[in-house]
Amino acid sequence: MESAGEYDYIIIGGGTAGCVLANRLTRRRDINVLLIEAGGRDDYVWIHIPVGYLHCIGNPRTDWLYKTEPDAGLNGRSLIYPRGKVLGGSSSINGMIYMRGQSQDYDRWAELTGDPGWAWDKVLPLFKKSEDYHGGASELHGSGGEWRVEKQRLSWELLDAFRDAAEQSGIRKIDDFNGGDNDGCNYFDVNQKRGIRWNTAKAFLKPAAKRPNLTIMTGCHVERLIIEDTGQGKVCRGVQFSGGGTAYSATAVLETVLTAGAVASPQILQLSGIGPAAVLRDAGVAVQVDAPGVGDNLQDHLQLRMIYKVSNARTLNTTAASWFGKMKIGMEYAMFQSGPMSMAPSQLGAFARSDPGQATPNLQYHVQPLSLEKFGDPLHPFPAFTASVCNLRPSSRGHVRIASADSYAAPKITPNYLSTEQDRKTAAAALSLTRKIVAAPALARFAPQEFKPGISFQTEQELADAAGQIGTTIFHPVGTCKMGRAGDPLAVVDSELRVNGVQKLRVVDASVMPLITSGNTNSPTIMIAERAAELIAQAAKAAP
Ligand SMILES: Cc1cc2nc3c(=O)[nH]c(=O)nc-3n(C[C@H](O)[C@H](O)[C@H](O)COP(=O)(O)OP(=O)(O)OC[C@H]3O[C@@H](n4cnc5c(N)ncnc54)[C@H](O)[C@@H]3O)c2cc1C
Repeated sequence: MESAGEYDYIIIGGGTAGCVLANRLTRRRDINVLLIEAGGRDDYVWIHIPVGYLHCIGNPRTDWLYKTEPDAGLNGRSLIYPRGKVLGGSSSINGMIYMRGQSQDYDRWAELTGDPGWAWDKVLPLFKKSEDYHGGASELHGSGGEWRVEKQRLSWELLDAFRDAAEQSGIRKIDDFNGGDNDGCNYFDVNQKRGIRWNTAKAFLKPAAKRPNLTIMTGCHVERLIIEDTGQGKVCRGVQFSGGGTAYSATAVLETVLTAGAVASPQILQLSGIGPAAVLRDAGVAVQVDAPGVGDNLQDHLQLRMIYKVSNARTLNTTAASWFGKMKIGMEYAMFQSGPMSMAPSQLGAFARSDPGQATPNLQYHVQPLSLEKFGDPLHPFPAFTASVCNLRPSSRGHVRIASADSYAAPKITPNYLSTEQDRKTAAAALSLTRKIVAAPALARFAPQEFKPGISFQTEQELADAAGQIGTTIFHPVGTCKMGRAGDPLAVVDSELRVNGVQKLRVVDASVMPLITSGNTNSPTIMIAERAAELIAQAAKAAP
């Protein structure tokens, strides 16, 4: 095995969190950092053109191509489960929606971890720190940071009408989803710069890449951590990985930080002998630390994609169907970086309640002026829109588990969607609320006809079954290395993101969220990396 050298810090995974952390840690010139990424550089053209999202999902150049286990809640269906495999990670293939969630999400994290540092008033400055908001700096927004937030560059008459229909159904129009209270309807803000995708590789890694104290190795797959039993506990000494046919090891003097995401971070811990003992033994991995929470607590937002055929409306289905339409779209993007190619797949958003008893909205809508059977399929040949609705705070829990000691074998991903009665009820209520909005007068001129799931589903039971038929991931897995208080047997990391039972090892990515946020998960992950960078710097200062 070849040595890749000795570093102060090793970061595993150059995704959303990894790029932020690499930037922040290398600001100190007296420490050196190795960042290891399994995918390549983000030099594929479809990463940068927003609509290219549709070419990046399911493409081995940019996606890990995971699949879920057949899921009983989805009538035995298995889903594609995209995760970015490229610098920028999932921020290179995601929907670009800038969303922080609700203030209560973070106050709850503070309660669950016993650490007030995770409360909304403490994390708000971290969101602002990296932000470059289109509206400039204010009490709620930051300006001049690396993370560019723009307004979208096109609107659709049909989506404007949906917004009016939502208002007629009791969902107010609001200007900003990101002040801690996202209750209402608006066009989403997006992470783009002048109509081009702004991923974390461009925002955070590129400015740091020239620093002499940062080494970036792409095309290198981390196989396992090097764990030493010192007699005074287990200590992580670094990593083993392979790239270009060579097997390497690298040593971390201060800390190793896992930023491989909610699927791969628990996978790498388990491959290294840190996980539920029975799972490790079944996979043929020697147990270093019996940590039952590793891979557990998987939470995700299940989107129910309701499709409506419409008349008298412009939708992407029809605009993009002809060669002339395609040419026009291409010209508009080439000349002005606007039009449908600059489009985040979901443009209009709304947050609402499945029942009035909810203290804050527990449903999120992503409304799209297009429809398709499933991701990877072509657009439908008829004009239609999709009103996708998801339960923001599901009670169903799944897990990620290795099935063998082979670090190149995908782990088994079992989301267990709709496995609680509460989630089935919420799903049924979400479909009913969508029907109410679509029946509001503002949409009448487009004569919407429900195509999916179809009006034959009427009772609560039928609607819950329909949710199982049309439900699919909205790509927000979190929680599989959750943080928690000392004494919580399922907490994988403490509130400072240090792995319980192993020194010099942290997890810093979407997997540490104890509860999923009430919104999209990318910018919350950036915030987690900002806080981690501060915690790591403090630990280094305090070290003897
Ligand atoms: C299709 C899609 C659409 C989405 N849309 C949105 C959206 O619009 N807005 C939003 O807020 N969120 C969205 N999300 C979710 C958001 O992008 C993720 O929550 C966020 O990127 C998670 O960041 P992370 O750092 O935890 O993981 P990732 O960004 O996935 O990074 C993990 C990195 O680790 C690398 N890695 C994994 N295993 C290894 C290994 N063994 N060795 C070396 N490297 C490894 C990966 O290649 C990857 O680069 C979407 C996600 C997807 C996939």
